[in-house]
Amino acid sequence: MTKAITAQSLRKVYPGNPPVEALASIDVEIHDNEFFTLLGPSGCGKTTLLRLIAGFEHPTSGKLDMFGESLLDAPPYKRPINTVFQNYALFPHMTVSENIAFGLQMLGTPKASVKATVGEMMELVQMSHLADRQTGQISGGQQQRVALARALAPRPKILLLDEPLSALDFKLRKQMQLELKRLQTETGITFIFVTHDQEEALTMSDRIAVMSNGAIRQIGRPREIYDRPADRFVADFIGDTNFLPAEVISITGETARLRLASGKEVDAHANGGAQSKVTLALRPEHAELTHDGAGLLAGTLREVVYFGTDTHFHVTLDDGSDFVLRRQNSPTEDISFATGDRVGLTFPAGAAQVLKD
Ligand SMILES: Nc1ncnc2c1ncn2[C@@H]1O[C@H](COP(=O)(O)OP(=O)(O)OP(=O)(O)O)[C@@H](O)[C@H]1O
Repeated sequence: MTKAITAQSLRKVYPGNPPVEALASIDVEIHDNEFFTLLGPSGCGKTTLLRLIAGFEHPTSGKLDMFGESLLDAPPYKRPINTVFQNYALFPHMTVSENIAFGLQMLGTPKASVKATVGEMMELVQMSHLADRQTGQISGGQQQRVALARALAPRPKILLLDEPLSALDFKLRKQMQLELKRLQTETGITFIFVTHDQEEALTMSDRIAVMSNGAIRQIGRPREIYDRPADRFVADFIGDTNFLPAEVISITGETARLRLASGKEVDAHANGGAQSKVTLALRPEHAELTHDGAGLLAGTLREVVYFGTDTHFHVTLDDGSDFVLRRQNSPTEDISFATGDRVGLTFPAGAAQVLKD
């Protein structure tokens, strides 16, 4: 697989008193033609990594290559990389087509070629009908499309997108998520997308890098990140998770035999663990509720919350800890549990995952 971007021991310290270590030591490979997402909470270093790739900032140390060649001596304008910013940065008094043409004209592209590409780009983002409208007079979603078209027009090898959907309302954001994925597939350009929204990352990405405190905690496909979170931070940041203390009895290959707080035994994904006391991560939708405390763990049903699509059951386990279980609703099946009931929990072998820390 061709590597679009390779970062090795990439570090960035912003000078100041005290200095800020925005990136500690990043190692990552981003493949050509990949929708790659940097996901993490505010301040974890996502934008800094993007700015290093774009060339707006210089690393303190480390290596940064694009298609096998060092990027470090190339000024931003010489990198075949474009950026779509959160605020779009369009020229409000120029029309849609003028905005899209702007970058191409700056590059000295011949007039006929500019016209053809602008037409093609407007079609790609479905904005042809508003070609002559000033961008100050179109909606936020439409501005987003123009910003994308403008960034894609010079056919960059890599497109950087810094929280480009955050200004849009919920419905439009959902729609644009699908559009972005379509645009990436249709153009074949490598997209590096920054977000702190885990759902956005899970729906659009080929792979995700989960970041915290200037470090990458895990890189994987959305399903791997969700089903097999490497550590507590990832399990907590992505989706909802129950954390259960457990004791390791034995490990065979990828499977750990564990004893739960109740004394009952269960198999879980070992995640390379070797300690004797571990924490298990279990998703709320992977557990089942039983009556009368039967199953692996027992407790009392504290709250039942109906959400339309599913119902959340809040259980206080016998060791005093909280557990949340989610069950999809069905029009033909009633909820046969009530607050105060003595309940139990079961989950299949392999549903839970041992966490690294
Ligand atoms: N120019 C700068 N000078 C000093 N510190 C900076 C500068 N830019 C960012 N930082 C700091 O570096 C760290 C990483 O910032 P960065 O903007 O990369 O995070 P982020 O994950 O993109 O956050 P957000 O989601 O809030 O945009 C933060 O602690 C931030 O305060």
